[in-house]
Amino acid sequence: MLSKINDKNLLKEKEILKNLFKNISKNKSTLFNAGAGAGKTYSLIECLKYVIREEGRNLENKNKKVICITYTNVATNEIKERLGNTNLILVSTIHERIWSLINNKLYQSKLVEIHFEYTKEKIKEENEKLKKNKKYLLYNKEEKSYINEIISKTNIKIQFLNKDNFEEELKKENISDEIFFDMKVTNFKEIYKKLKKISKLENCLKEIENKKYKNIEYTPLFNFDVLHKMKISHDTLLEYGYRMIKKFDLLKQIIIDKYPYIFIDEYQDTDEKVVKIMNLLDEYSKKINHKFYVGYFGDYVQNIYNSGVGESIKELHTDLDNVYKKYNRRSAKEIIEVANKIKKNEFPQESIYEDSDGGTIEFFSGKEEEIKAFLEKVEKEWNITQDSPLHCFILTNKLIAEYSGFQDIYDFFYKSDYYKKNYNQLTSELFSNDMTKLGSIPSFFFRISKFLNDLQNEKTFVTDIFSKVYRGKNLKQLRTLKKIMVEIRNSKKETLNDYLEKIFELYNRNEDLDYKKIVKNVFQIEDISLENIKKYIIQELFDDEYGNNINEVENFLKIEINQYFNWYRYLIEEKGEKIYYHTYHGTKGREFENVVIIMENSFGRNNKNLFFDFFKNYNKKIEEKDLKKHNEARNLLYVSVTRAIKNLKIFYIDDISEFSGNIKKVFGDIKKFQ
Ligand SMILES: Nc1ncnc2c1ncn2[C@@H]1O[C@H](COP(=O)(O)OP(=O)(O)OP(=O)(O)O)[C@@H](O)[C@H]1O
Repeated sequence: MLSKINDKNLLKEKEILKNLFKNISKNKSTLFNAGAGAGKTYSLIECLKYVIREEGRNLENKNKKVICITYTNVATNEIKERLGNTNLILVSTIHERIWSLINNKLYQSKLVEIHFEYTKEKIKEENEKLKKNKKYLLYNKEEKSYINEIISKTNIKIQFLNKDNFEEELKKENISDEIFFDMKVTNFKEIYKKLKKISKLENCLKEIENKKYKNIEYTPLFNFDVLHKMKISHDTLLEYGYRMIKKFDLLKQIIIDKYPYIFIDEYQDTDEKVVKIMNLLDEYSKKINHKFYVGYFGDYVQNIYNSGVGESIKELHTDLDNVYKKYNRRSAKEIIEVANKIKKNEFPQESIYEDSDGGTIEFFSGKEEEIKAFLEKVEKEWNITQDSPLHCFILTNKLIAEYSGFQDIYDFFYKSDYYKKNYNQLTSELFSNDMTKLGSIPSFFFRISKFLNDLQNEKTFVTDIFSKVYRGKNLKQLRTLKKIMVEIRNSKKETLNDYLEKIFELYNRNEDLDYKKIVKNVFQIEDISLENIKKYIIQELFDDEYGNNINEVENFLKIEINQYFNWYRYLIEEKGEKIYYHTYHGTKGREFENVVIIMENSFGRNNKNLFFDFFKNYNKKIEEKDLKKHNEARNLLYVSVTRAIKNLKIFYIDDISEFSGNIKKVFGDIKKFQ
């Protein structure tokens, strides 16, 4: 199966590649759209090789580079592996690249100008919000200005405020006025937070004017800006990048001159600001008659993140040449047929192979409590081994955590205020195999779990923990360090909390600088102590009072250590398992021989009936207002089904009676699991 390519198809495939090459040589920016498994990543690498072949020497002589933007680690690694060592191609994520484009000596002061404008806009926005705040409206004009003034001068730690210590804490700050005592503590906190924010932002503007603040810092590990401290995170970085490039023609010129070729993989999930930036560069290059090329590679049906441009790319970057490929190089015919039915004949795919049949696809209807038994049966039927593992896709994070053995860790994050509000972020921030996408507290615990996991393992222990401090050290120093590490390892604690106590006990007892350096590197917080870790968690994950949430945080730290190890192994996808569990989103860009997809009506609490509605309306014309949700279900379904090379089973764990006719149309017979 999948070994004999049809000659005619091969010729046509070569033709498509030639078209892509032709556009590169003519500097004609291109949109290469093709279905799953068509070989887009493969073609992108061929295009990069083409540039190296045809233009490499020339570019090198003039110290120019090619930019290649990828979305996942999988693609980055594949590109680096297949291209080998070359300094000519800069492979990175879009954020890294945009930052390097705008963060140079020449433009730091301009970046601060942009920050100044943006911060002013934020202050205006915050003031507007405050004007509409019901609690704030309770006060008259004089009272408001008084509140404003007092609050901007105080520095109360509001997370520790509650109704019992309210008056006392205010008095400590020299606030002895009735207005404040009359306020409910929760109202006070809300207004305080908002006013404090505005006051900090205003202060930041002053410091910029006084030339005290001169630099913007990009903090990729955090998901939020700290504008008043001149720190920006992902989204704002793209916004600043767009504003800078729009405003300064010289910057456009420098970029197109230094980087005449830009390739973007998985364009569909790229932020629209990025496409707008590329469009600005492309238009400008035409205006000044300068050679420049952007190539977008992707598939709008695989747009699975709301932040991605998807189909609207054509409106954002108008003058693109479209190249399309209909062949599939990945999957058996049976899988391709189902995938075509899911995307419904919008450019249906066909296999490039003559011997493409021999795959299996089956649909089962069952119940959640039967998942385990179902997987056991599939394991036997497909002769699953560590070398030929089963990949099981699951929609709910809860089930993934349960099957992978870290349910209590998941539960804690799920119930935290931050993830209650930002539920959609939980999937990438707690489950992502790409560590750069982890949230701030998850990545904090990832580092601790990695440290303890490495410590258990002789091999990684030496390479990962020791190698950083090995160089230039004498044996005596190393022996002391090793003794401390072995003491932690041999203490064999049951919970993370116990390990933390041990680590800190040694930290405070020992003068060993290397050990301190390692611990600081793992924890990366000021004043390392158990108490400060708790405060850090509360500050990042909970809105309210310290006292209210301390129990949850303490219980979280007391979860048995094995759950932390299980979570860590899940994230790094440690080899040697027979079954791997993935979120649907996490499978993007990948391919597996054996796939089971556990499917159900809803996707988390924000996407009720996502698949129920999709299948129920599968054959109907979708109304404009429902199109976004319908396409979201379609795209997610399409991405997951098309990961399978040969064997695929769907296990649907909700009642399908209302749409079983449509299921049959897509997947064929419905089998009952028993
Ligand atoms: N010209 C080619 N010669 C040999 N193998 C190829 C070629 N093109 C693609 N392949 C192989 O086909 C498979 C699918 O290719 P690739 O992963 O590039 O597809 P894709 O279009 O990026 O898929 P997706 O959109 O699903 O991520 C891979 O195993 C790849 O190595």
